[in-house]
Amino acid sequence: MHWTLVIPLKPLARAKSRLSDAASDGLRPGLALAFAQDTVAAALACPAVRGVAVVTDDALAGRELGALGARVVPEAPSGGGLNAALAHGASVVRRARPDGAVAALNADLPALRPAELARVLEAAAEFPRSFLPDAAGIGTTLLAASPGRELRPEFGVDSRARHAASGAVELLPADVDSVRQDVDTGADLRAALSLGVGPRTAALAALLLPAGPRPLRR
Ligand SMILES: Nc1nc2c(ncn2[C@@H]2O[C@H](COP(=O)(O)OP(=O)(O)OP(=O)(O)O)[C@@H](O)[C@H]2O)c(=O)[nH]1
Ligand SMILES: C=C(OP(=O)(O)O)C(=O)O
Repeated sequence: MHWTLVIPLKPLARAKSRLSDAASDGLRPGLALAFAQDTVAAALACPAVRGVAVVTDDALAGRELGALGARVVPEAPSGGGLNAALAHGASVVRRARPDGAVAALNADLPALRPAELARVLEAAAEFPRSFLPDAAGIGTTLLAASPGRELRPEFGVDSRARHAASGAVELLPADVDSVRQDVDTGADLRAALSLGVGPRTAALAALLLPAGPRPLRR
């Protein structure tokens, strides 16, 4: 099964506020963009991924992620926040391909590895709706809807429990740490660096963290 991913990204100037313990106001927009670039590049390199749609109104992010090969979808005129943006992105994707499989993926997965994403999507293909919990075990990094199923995103605080309560099946395939490691705090960034991040995040992290850069993702 081939998937179209929907990746939400709020305006960079407001992104990653919880990273203030590790990065100043001036650096966070660039880091948020680097996370999104490494996430999108890895997603597009996954053989199970047919395409990536990024839902954003941020002009710079739209240009940069479009240059990587993502389709850029503006926010719905009515706004409505993260879940509205995901539902809107999924409906735009389904308009082009009504019978396609769709999955929402966080934009803050700088360690994402294509082969690990492929394992998650292979597991997701077995169920109508399914999700992958984040590394902290509280949130969600991926929510998948097989052909003919609505995405029904419920991201946000405690989204693992809310996605489970909505009837989505929790996926826990082995060896998919890079798909679960979202980065909200400085501790998350260090965990991602130890998994090995993509090149844009590695370059910026080298400026930020006194311990210096870890090896790039292989
Ligand atoms: N398109 C779109 N994406 C959003 C919106 N709100 C949040 N996101 C994205 O959804 C993901 C999770 O969002 P949050 O946890 O709220 O924000 P964050 O920037 O990751 O981190 P914090 O500022 O620390 O909360 C990130 O990729 C955000 O950029 C929205 O209204 N529209
Ligand atoms: C929105 C979510 O992610 P974050 O950890 O970025 O808040 C979530 O887990 O549902």
